[in-house]
Amino acid sequence: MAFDHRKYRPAPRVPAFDRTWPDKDLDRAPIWVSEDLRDGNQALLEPMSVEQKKRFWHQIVKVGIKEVMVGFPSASQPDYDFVRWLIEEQQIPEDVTIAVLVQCREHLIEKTFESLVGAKRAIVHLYNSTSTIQRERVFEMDRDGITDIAVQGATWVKTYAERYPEVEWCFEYTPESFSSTEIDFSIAICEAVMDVWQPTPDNKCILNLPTTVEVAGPHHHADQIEYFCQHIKNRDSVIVSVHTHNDRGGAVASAELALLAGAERVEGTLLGNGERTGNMDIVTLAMNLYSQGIDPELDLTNPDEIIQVVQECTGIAMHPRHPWVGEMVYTAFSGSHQDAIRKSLKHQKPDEPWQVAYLPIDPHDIGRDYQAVIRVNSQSGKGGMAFLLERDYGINLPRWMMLALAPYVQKESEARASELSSEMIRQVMFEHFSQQAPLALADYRLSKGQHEGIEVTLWEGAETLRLEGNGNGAMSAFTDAWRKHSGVNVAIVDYSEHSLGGDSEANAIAFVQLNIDGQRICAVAEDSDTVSASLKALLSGINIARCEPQPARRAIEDTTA
Ligand SMILES: CC(=O)SCCNC(=O)CCNC(=O)[C@H](O)C(C)(C)COP(=O)(O)OP(=O)(O)OC[C@H]1O[C@@H](n2cnc3c(N)ncnc32)[C@H](O)[C@@H]1OP(=O)(O)O
Ligand SMILES: CC(C)C(=O)C(=O)O
Repeated sequence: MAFDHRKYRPAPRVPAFDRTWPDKDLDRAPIWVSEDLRDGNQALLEPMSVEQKKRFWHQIVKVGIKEVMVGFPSASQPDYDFVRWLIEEQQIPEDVTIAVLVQCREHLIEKTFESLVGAKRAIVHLYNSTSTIQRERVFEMDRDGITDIAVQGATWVKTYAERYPEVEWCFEYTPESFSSTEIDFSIAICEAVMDVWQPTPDNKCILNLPTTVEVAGPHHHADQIEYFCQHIKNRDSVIVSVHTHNDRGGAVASAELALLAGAERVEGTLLGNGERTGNMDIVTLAMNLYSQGIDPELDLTNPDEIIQVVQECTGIAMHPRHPWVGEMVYTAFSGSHQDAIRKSLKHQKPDEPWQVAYLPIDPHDIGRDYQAVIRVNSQSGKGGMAFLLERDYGINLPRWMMLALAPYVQKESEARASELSSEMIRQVMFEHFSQQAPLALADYRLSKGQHEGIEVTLWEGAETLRLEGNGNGAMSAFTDAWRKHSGVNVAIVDYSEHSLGGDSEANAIAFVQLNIDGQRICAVAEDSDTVSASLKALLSGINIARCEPQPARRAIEDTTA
């Protein structure tokens, strides 16, 4: 069989040690580093043009990322030109530091430094591969040979940096493929590089520990990072950085646990573009922190702008369920979720901590609104449709009306095999619960006495009916008038009416639940005032009761057929 797990071996584990990360909690944002213009760019079918890089750069700066890997200037002309544009056109804000990547090869290092002439500050990021596979199969060298490459590269970096003393240099070293490297060798090779660079607490170097390929779980990465932090010499002269990839879908989790384990700096990309399954998504990790009450120190108030720039520059569309910012992540279709959201939102007060079921953050925080929160399809229940009617039309359905309407909404959605808008839901309600024929209200007059009296004029086809009745309100007076006229007793089981807006011009809506000859009937009507709406709702109920078969029942049979 081709599908054979025996082909694979687990990744190297760290030796037993006293790990502390499982007992820790995050309480601050890391140093964020954008890799969009390098790792993200090198993973594209068509790498970005200089113009696209410029656009992306502005977005990265706008979000507030303070360290930005801008490219591999010794590898390609557009990358070189872009770095020159940043420096010559003075595009780098005072508090932002650019970084560039280079291999341990002299001609590439020389060109890299040339590209940075005139910069105020820059990070030169040097790397070579260290894992067993890379050593044995790619470089065909032992540990010493691989260490020599790193030491030689570090020496060239130091030497070339000395030629440009006007630039404030920071050095970064990556034992590339760290995730698949034996931990003692990772530490040894990093210490060999430190011996060359001689970092101090005031002039630290960055040691970047990537899951170049994510080969194990995030807990394993956390162990690697904490073991490294506990054993690397001169820890206070080093900034420990991580750079996680998403091969197992755990890039964000790995970075998050690595922060617990002692890392201080995280390299990633906005929305996670990068080699293979991508780099760690900075937006997701930042929002993870935010939702735990930690300031991510990034401006994520307008993710739609980030999404637009990323899509335009990379040509890669975002999944609608992308964590935190996907188009559908604040939308609930399923009935019980909608019900819980609607109820929680009703309880939520503006000045208290956010406590809304199924919504881990307030969508308003990132420029989303509740428009999209609840959508109705065949998986939805009464809560969702009630939410939409209230939100879009100001209609407050009484609970019994919700129960009566919900099956029709569901049938309609099943019949259409699609989502229903609030307009459609309103239509379904009026279609099944409002019937203004054959009896229609022409006019009425109320008079006050010991009891309320009503004189009402109705049309029944071409015929005009004039009725009179008394009761303790307009509705009971009307049912009295109807009983006197038809001999049919209409009992009002429940009713509810309200205005549909704040001003005096607003229409009113009325719901009635009637018992007519033992039949329970719900009806609705809208009119210019509450009395007319209530009388029309009553007439609707009487019309529905007189219909054979009732339209509501007929509609169910139709859609089922
Ligand atoms: C995990 C990562 O993302 S690492 C970054 C990877 N990014 C990129 O590679 C994008 C930009 N790179 C490039 O455009 C090219 O690789 C260049 C221009 C830098 C170099 O191109 P080339 O000189 O043709 O070499 P190529 O990339 O094929 O590298 C292979 C050679 O470099 C050596 N090499 C590879 N990486 C390194 C390194 N980090 N340090 C020293 N030598 C290295 C290899 O051993 C090989 O040597 P050989 O020719 O003696 O067999
Ligand atoms: C060069 C390093 C940081 C890298 O991109 C990786 O290991 O994935």
